[in-house]
Parts: sequence; structure tokens; C-alpha cells
Amino acid sequence: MAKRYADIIIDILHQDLDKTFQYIIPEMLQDKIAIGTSVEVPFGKGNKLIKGFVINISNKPQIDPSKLKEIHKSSNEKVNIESQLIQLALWMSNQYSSTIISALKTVLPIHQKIKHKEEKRIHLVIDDTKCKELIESAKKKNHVAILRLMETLKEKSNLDYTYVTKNLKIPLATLKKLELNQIIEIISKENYRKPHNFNKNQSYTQPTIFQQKIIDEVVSDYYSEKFKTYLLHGVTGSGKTEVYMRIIEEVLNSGRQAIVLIPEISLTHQTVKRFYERFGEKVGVIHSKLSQGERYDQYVQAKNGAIQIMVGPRSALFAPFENLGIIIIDEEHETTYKSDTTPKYHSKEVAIKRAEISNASVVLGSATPSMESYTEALEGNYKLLELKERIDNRPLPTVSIVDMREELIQGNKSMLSESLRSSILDRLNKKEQIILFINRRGYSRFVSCRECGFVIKCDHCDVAFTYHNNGKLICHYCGKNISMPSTCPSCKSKYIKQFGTGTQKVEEYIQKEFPRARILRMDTDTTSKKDSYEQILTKFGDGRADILIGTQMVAKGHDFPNVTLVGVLAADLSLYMNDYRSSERTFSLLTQVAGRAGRGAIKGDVIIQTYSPEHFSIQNARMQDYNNFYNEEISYRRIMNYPPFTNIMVILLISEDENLVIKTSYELVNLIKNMLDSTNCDIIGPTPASISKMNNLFRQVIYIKAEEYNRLLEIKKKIEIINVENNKYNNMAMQFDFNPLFSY
Ligand SMILES: Nc1ncnc2c1ncn2[C@@H]1O[C@H](COP(=O)(O)OP(=O)(O)OP(=O)(O)O)[C@@H](O)[C@H]1O
Ligand SMILES: [Zn+2]
Ligand SMILES: [Zn+2]
Repeated sequence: MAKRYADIIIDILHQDLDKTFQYIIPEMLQDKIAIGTSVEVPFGKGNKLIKGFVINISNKPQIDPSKLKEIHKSSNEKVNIESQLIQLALWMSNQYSSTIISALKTVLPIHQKIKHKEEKRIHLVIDDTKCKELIESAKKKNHVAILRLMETLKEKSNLDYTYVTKNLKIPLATLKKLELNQIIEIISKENYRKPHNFNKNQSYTQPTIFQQKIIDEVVSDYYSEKFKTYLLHGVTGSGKTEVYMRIIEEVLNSGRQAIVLIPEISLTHQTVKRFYERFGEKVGVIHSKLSQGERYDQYVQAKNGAIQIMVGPRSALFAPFENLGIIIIDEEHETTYKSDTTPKYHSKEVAIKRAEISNASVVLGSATPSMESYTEALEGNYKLLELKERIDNRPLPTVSIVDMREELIQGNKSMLSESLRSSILDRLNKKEQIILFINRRGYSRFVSCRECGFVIKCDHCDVAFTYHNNGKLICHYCGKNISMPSTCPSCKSKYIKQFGTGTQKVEEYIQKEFPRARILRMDTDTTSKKDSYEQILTKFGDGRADILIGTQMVAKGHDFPNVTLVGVLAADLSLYMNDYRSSERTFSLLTQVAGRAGRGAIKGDVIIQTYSPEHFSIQNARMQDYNNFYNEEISYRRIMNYPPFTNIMVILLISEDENLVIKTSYELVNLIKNMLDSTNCDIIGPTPASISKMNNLFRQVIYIKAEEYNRLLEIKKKIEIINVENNKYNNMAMQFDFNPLFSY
């Protein structure tokens, strides 16, 4: 048999060893070694044995084979799932241009040294008569500990170990002795931590004919082994979750597993509850508020088959399912699906890749699909599925727009318009519930006129200037900057200022206006504890509060049938961020938050307060007309050459030396210009980053646009080679991001 060689990545905990080493696969290990196998290899001068992972196998040695060492030993564990995940990590490290190690750390739980929580119980193993004798003799000999234990055990027959040692204060030696004499038995049973407690519900909803048609389509593709990516575009409240659950049921029946991704942790409670009611103990959950131990337990159970559906944000994508059948991404348009740490992957792309590796289907669901996904669907790359109506033919809520400039003219300077104020009062009287949404994205960053609504924008880029603390307004797309004007350039009003209201201020104000209303607030301040989302949402869901005030986290996914009024306090805040995606984000946010109203028997109303009532994002959100919005936005993207028509790579340069970072950024741009054939790339910048100084480090950004994604990867590789060859960027950190969802 020809000799085979394995590329091995050495112990993942050594950050600096981000390269592979080739080893000979010895005869006796030939059939034990595959991609993903964990092995022990001799390393370095002393040939110390260390752990590594096989990431590739070939027939060709890279150097003189007599210089290669042999793999010492391979672990006997089944490798299938690790091998799939390692394959995925390798793809990620290439696609997002990160180190192999950081990609591996993302997909595999590296630190596995967490102890299982053990539950031990003490059982009485002698009969009643014997027990009484023992109690009598303990009394005589004045053995108080034994007496105490026996009397309690006689009644309960078995007790929790910790209770016995801590509460009854029985010494360990005594327990040992009793065990030795076969009076008691200490039985330990592995006990998995359960992060959620719900009951399985037996009554099932019957799918509507519209839901059924979609379920049938996906399921029949699945059974004929056509594993595709679907885009389920269903209006708010159309019952997408039921569709997911029915499809998953079939996947489970076929002996395979499912992953359900949700955009953020605030939605975990509702989704896990719904899935748990349907599937019981088979549902697992992974999110950042679980303890290390809880997370590890979920991982182990997914691996051993106890858990078959993993629900959670991003990281649930890496659940170690051997036979993954489907990945669902709910609210697929959400920006939280993009990782903000290296590798900066997009969950949708990784999900599609993972599905390809394991022959699984992917369902993306949203009432407001991302521009990218909808374009893919129109081009036939994803299969488009639509739910155009709400369940039971319930109407979508009526959305009205209030022009806050008018309110000001009428002398109303408060944050509530007259119409929103009277509607709130009306619902409080009717004992119906209200959600007040404060759009905090772009908080305090752009500058607008309170009188005419004018927003100060860069004349080259059609994006709002960003307000900087030194009183300067800077365009982060071209670098142009101006001083903050003292009057509105359009109407000369002096009510021009940067924007923003905090949630807490809103809560205080609303409470003062409606003293009898029971108010809950949900934002990052009120949700720092592990179960705070759950508490707030359960309280509101049970009707123990009238008004829920919150930021983005109240906007989507929630299903509260008694909510009949949704108020949006400042729709504009996300409209003029220095970001070409701001229209899309505003539209989907408003449509999503509007979609929380009228999901039960009573029709809902939505009131959107804005200074830009004519903006097409707001107008289309009012009509809840996704297609119209898409058509307007896509033509803008085409003209401006933004994604999905191009790909963008960001280079962020960071240094404590301001002059150096600026000088280098210009040099780098020249260098890139020289290496490009300029026909198919566009360079924008360098400019100072939105946060141009952070922790005393100065930040410059360069944007490169290219139609072909791989061009960007090539450019990046070249820059790195130059860097390694002449140590060019030594006193500087350089970060790359591909198709970022926010501007830098
Ligand atoms: N077939 C059905 N029969 C009766 N009620 C249903 C059915 N399917 C779903 N529902 C109910 O309709 C409501 C809305 O469903 P769901 O929350 O899944 O909507 P959605 O499409 O995910 O909306 P959003 O995009 O706003 O999150 C839920 O209360 C759900 O229980
Ligand atoms: Zn500009
Ligand atoms: Zn003005």
C-alpha cells in the first residue's frame, strides 16, 4: 500500500501555531485516521507527545519523507461529527480569511474539562425491623449523627446526598461506615442540567392549507433527497413557526436532527417553549447566558442523541449532530446572524455550507427577507415559498404615520403625539396591551432639524454625516468633514441637533403621563440577569402589565395576542445612519414591530411617529408592502453598486500613532491600486473609522468593492504576503471584514 500522509494542526490551545504539520500515517493506523481524527504526535526537538487534529490526508509528502515523523496514536472516538465540523471550520477559515485555529475554536467546544453535575442519593437498604434496632442502639450509644440519619431515612427511604452532608451534617466517615456495613447505599446518577422547564403539550394545531402546501413541498423534496435552500417569505403572524415544526417532525421521523437558529437571546424563551411543547425532551438550547457546564451538557446530549433539535442564536449552528437533516434560520434578515468576532462569519452562509456537507436542507424564514436573500430567491438559487396571509385570515394591523414636525407646529413638544397619547389611553381603558418601541439604532449619531426634518448629509455619498464629539460632522464613506452648523442649512431654524432618547427617560415620562398603567421596560439595562428576558416576557404575556417599552428586542418574533396597539416613538433614528443599509433596516424594523399588533382576535393599530413621513422605508412599512420596498431599494443598490451587486471588504488599520496609521492607510491604498486591474475593483477611502479613536488607538478604514468575492480574498492574501515579507505593518493591527453589516 502506498504511504499516506496527514496534515495535522497542533494542539488548538496554542494560538501561535496556526499552520499544519505533515506526518506519516503508520501502517497500523491506516484505517483509523480520517479528517477530524484526534491524534497524538511527537513534536519539536524533544519529540514530546502532543495532541492534534487531522485536517487533510494525501499521498504526497511535502518534504523529504525521511524527515517526516509518524503519528504516534489515534483516539478511538467516533470521528464522523468532528470531521464534518472540522471540514466546516476549514471552509470558514478560508471564506472569512481567519486563522484555522480561531475557526476551529468557533465550531468545536475546545475546553471540555467541565465536570458533570452529579446527583447522588442515599438509599436505605435494610428492612424496617433492622432499622428500628439500629435506631435503638444508636440512642443507647448516643450516636447522634446515626440517629438523626436513620430517623429521617426511615420516613423517606432515600435522601439527597448534599442534604445529608450539609443539612443533616452527617460526617463522611459515618456514611462510609454505614455503606460498608450495607446499611445504606450511595447511588449516583448522571444528571444533565436542564436550562429550561416546560411541559409537553399534547394538543396540536392543524396546519392551514397554505401552511400545508409549503410543508408538503419541502418534505417531498427532502424525501427525494433534493436538499435545497428555501426562503419562506411569510407576513407577520402567518404561522411560520408551525411550518418549521411540521417539517422538523418529518426530519426527526426519518432519523435525522434539526437546528433552529433565532436571531437573539430575547427570543429564546418563546421559541424553546413552543418547540418544547411539541417535541418535549428532544429539544435542547444553546445560548450565551448558559453556564459553561450547562452548555457542555447540551453538547454531550446532542452528541449522544438525547437532544435532536437544537435551538439558539448563532452558536447552535455547531451542534454536534451526526445526521443533520435540516437547518432553520428564523428572522433570517437579522444582522445578529453575522458574527462580530473572528472569524466574522455569516450564519446563513455557514448554514448552507454545513447543510451541503451533511446533505441537509435549509429553510430561511422572514416577513422581511434581506435584500441578498430575496435576490437569491428571485434568481432561483433559493426556492421561494410564500405565506401571504395571517392565520385565520386576520387582517394586518392598520398603520398610521404621525408627522412630528406638525406636532411641533401645533405646540406639542413632548415625545408623544396627540394621536398616540389618546390611543394609549383608549387601550388602557379597554384592558388591551400596548408595545412602545424606541428605535435606538444610530442613537445620537446623526444630526437633524426638529423643525423641518432636514438631515445633514454628505453631498458625495447620500449618507448622513456622523456627529463627533469635537463638533465635527464626518462622512464615513468619503472622509469629507464639516463643522456642526448652528442653524438648519435648509430652513435656518436653530432647533438643529443630534438625535436620541433613552428608554429609561421614555419609561419615566410614560409613567408620569399614565400613572395607573403597569409598565415593563426591556432593554440592555433590564436584561442583564440570566432569566430577565423570561421574567419580563412571561409577565407581559400573562397580562400582568399593560405597556411594554423596549428597544430592538421587543420588535420581532413575539406573539402576544392581547397587544392591539404598537407605537413607534422615533422611526427616523435608523434611517440616516452612515450606512447604505439604513433604509432596509428601517423598513424591516418598522414592519416587524408593526407586526406585533393584532395577532389575536382583535384587530391591531400601529402608530409610527417620524420626522420623515415621506421616506420610502416608512411609506412602505405603512403599507406593509415588502415587494414594493424591495423594488425601490434594489434599484438604488444597483445604481450605487452596493451589495447584492457587489462584495465589500473592509480593512481596518489600528495604531496608537495617529500619523503612522494615516500615512500607512494611504500607502496601502496605493499598493492595492497597483496590484489591481482597476476594471473590476473599487477602492473607497482611506477615511477615519466611525469611531476614529478607541482606547487611545487611532483607526482608519479602507473599503474595497469587487463583484467577485474571490477577488477580495486574493487581495487580502497579497497584502498579507507583503506584510510578512517586509514587516510593513509592524506597529499596527490590521483587521479584515467581508460584507460587513455595519459601516466601520
Ligand atoms: N394552523 C394554525 N391554526 C391556528 N393558529 C395557528 C396556526 N399556525 C399558527 N398559528 C398561530 O398563529 C400565531 C402566529 O404564528 P407565528 O408566531 O408562527 O407567526 P410568524 O409567521 O412567525 O410571525 P412573525 O414573523 O411575526 O414572527 C401564533 O399564535 C400561532 O400559534
Ligand atoms: Zn461622503
Ligand atoms: Zn430645518
